[in-house]
This record gives sequence, C-alpha cells and structure tokens, in this order.
Amino acid sequence: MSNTPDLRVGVVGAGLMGTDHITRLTTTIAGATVSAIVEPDETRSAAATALAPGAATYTRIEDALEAGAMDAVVVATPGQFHEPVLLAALRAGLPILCEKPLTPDPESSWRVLETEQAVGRRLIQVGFMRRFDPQYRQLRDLVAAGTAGELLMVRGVHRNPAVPGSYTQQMLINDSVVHEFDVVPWLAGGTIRSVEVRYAKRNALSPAHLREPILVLMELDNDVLVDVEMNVSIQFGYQVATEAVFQRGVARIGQPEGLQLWQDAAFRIAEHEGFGTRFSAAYDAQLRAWVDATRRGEATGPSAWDGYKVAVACAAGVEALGTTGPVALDLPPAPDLYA
Ligand SMILES: NC(=O)C1=CN([C@@H]2O[C@H](COP(=O)(O)OP(=O)(O)OC[C@H]3O[C@@H](n4cnc5c(N)ncnc54)[C@H](O)[C@@H]3O)[C@@H](O)[C@H]2O)C=CC1
Ligand SMILES: O=C1[C@@H](O)[C@H](O)[C@@H](O)[C@H](O)[C@H]1O
Repeated sequence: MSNTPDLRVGVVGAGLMGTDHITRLTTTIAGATVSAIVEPDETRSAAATALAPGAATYTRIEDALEAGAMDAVVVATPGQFHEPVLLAALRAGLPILCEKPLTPDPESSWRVLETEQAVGRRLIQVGFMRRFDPQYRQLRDLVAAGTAGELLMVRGVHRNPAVPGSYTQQMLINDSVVHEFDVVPWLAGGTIRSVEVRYAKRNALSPAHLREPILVLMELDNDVLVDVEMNVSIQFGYQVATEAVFQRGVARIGQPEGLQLWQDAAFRIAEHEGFGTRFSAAYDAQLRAWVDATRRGEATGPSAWDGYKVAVACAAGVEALGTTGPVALDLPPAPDLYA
C-alpha cells in the first residue's frame, strides 16, 4: 500500500474524542493525514489544528465537503448531532468512521441506513472500539472455537470512577451500556431478544439526579444470558471486565495487569483511570483497520446495521429503566446491503 497516497481525513468535532483521533492519526496510524478539522468552537479548533499542522479548518461539514478537503470522515460530535453530519458525508460518497452511537434513537438510525442503502455500498464503520480490543477478540475466538464447550452466560462489569453533572439517567444506557449492546452479541454469536434493568441499592456518592448502579440483563436469541453491572460512581478507577461461563470452563478478560507490588504488608496492582487507557490499543486498532480498509476501497468493522440494532437495544434499555421485567426487542430483517 506504500504507493497509495495518504488518506485525507476530515475530523468533525474536535472535543475529547475528536482530538484523540487526530493525535492517533497524526502520530500513530500510517497512511493517513488529517486534512480538515470541522469544529464550531474557535478555541477547540485552534487547539486541534496545532496537533495537525496543515489541516484546513471549517465550522460546518458542508463547507469542508464543498472545498473537497477530505477523502474520508471521522465523526466525533456528540451523538445527537451525528445524523446531519452522516447524511451529508454519505451523500458525498465518503467513507466514515462514526463514534458511538450511530445516532441516539432507532428512527434517526434507520434514516441513516436508508441513505447508505441509496448510495448502494457500505460507507459507515461505527466506533464500537471494544471489537478491536485484543482481549475481547481472544474471548470471541474462544467462543467460536468451542474448546471450552458451549457458552452459557456472560457476566460483565462496566464501572466508571465518576461522571460529569451533565450525565443523565438515560445515559447509563445510551452512552455507556451501548458498548455492551454491541460487543456482547458480537462475541457470543447471538442477537439480543430482551433487555431488563434492575436497580441496586443506590450509591450515596452518585450525583443526586442518578439512581445507580444498575444491573442490565440481556437474553440473547441463542439462550445465552448476560448481566452487566453499570456503575458510574465507583471512585477507585475504570474497570470493564467480563467473565464468560462455558460448559467446561470459565474465561475472564479485563483484569488488572502490569506491575505487581508487594510492599508494607500489602499487594498492589494498578487499575485503569479511564477508558482512554483501558482501550488505548483498541482505539489504535480501530483507526488502523478503518484507514487500511478505506485505502483498499473496502468497509470493515461494525456496520450501520450494527449501529441500528444497538439503537433498538438502547430504546428497549431506556424503556426498561422505567418498567419491571424484560422489554422485548422488535428488529426488522437486515436489509440486503448488510445481510
Ligand atoms: N468510544 C468511546 O470510548 C467514547 C466515545 N465517545 C463518543 O464520541 C463522541 C464525541 O464525544 P466527546 O468527544 O466526549 O464530546 P465533546 O463534547 O468533548 O466534543 C464534541 C465536539 O463536537 C463539536 N460539535 C458539535 N456539533 C458539531 C457539528 N455539527 N459539527 C462539528 N463539530 C461539532 C463540539 O463543539 C465539541 O467540540 C460522542 O458520540 C461520544 O458518545 C465519547 C467518549 C468515549
Ligand atoms: O464511551 C464511553 C463514554 O462515553 C461512557 O460514558 C463510558 O461509560 C464508556 O466506558 C466509554 O467507553
């Protein structure tokens, strides 16, 4: 691929994740150059441009498209602003890496699917980066190999140390469990049949407007039962861990790793501070896979259809926050483009 020119990438939204993608594209990922930054906030735009000298700056994606400033787009605006950016980039025929979620609800995700189908080829990869985490991939391979027997249950924890005041009750589902709604069916080889939410004793350290931690139960159509503790006030660090129960064994991923220290009659091992460290390798691998596939003229990773299925699961999850018992999912058949 060394004779192929660099992919000119436009990054739309230069906040936390947009800046992170710009840094990785500029310093770590071969074969790509950040050619455009689309960001309405002047201070953020200037800070991002300093990381990618030579990138042209715009405040609206329409202007960057009209200028022909990019061959492909990374969408890193907040989820509620994904749809207009996606539709504009799709209509221009550009490949897209869209941060999770595809969009915040099934109706808008369906409109994105329809637009991609009208273009006639897969252009969107959704940023469910856990699929690129080496440990999740190992676990998926183990499930597929069947060497420990059939998978029976998946038990997960998703713990954030704390969240900002702007984090709402629905975000427990839409912003956080959204990852499990994608990665667990992917690794377990099934589709989500229903979602249920149970409330634990409330953590008095949670922000006053949040009732959490919660336990999210998912039934898959292959009868695998999944439980996820979603906790955003765990204080001590960031922990995303999974235990898979098989017929003849148990597998764990996401355990603390690195230096082990015995000192002062105690044992210590570092835990992650945030998703930026826990999934650093996954963010790199996700971008690398996207850039390489795009340069080959192909699409890879989670598709817009995967994004739609997750949006349906999130809608069920949000409903389950306010009801007792499981909420069933109602999924249409996959359109031909994604079958
Ligand atoms: N994969 C992961 O682990 C994570 C993914 N995310 C996802 O990344 C996305 C961005 O989140 P953050 O970076 O935390 O948000 P942020 O709020 O830090 O940054 C978003 C940026 O988008 C800009 N923006 C808003 N509307 C725009 C538009 N129409 N055109 C161009 N720029 C626009 C804002 O001015 C802001 O600078 C979200 O979809 C979020 O769910 C966030 C954190 C972790
Ligand atoms: O996507 C992410 C955040 O938006 C979300 O708030 C966190 O809970 C997740 O762990 C992180 O990966």
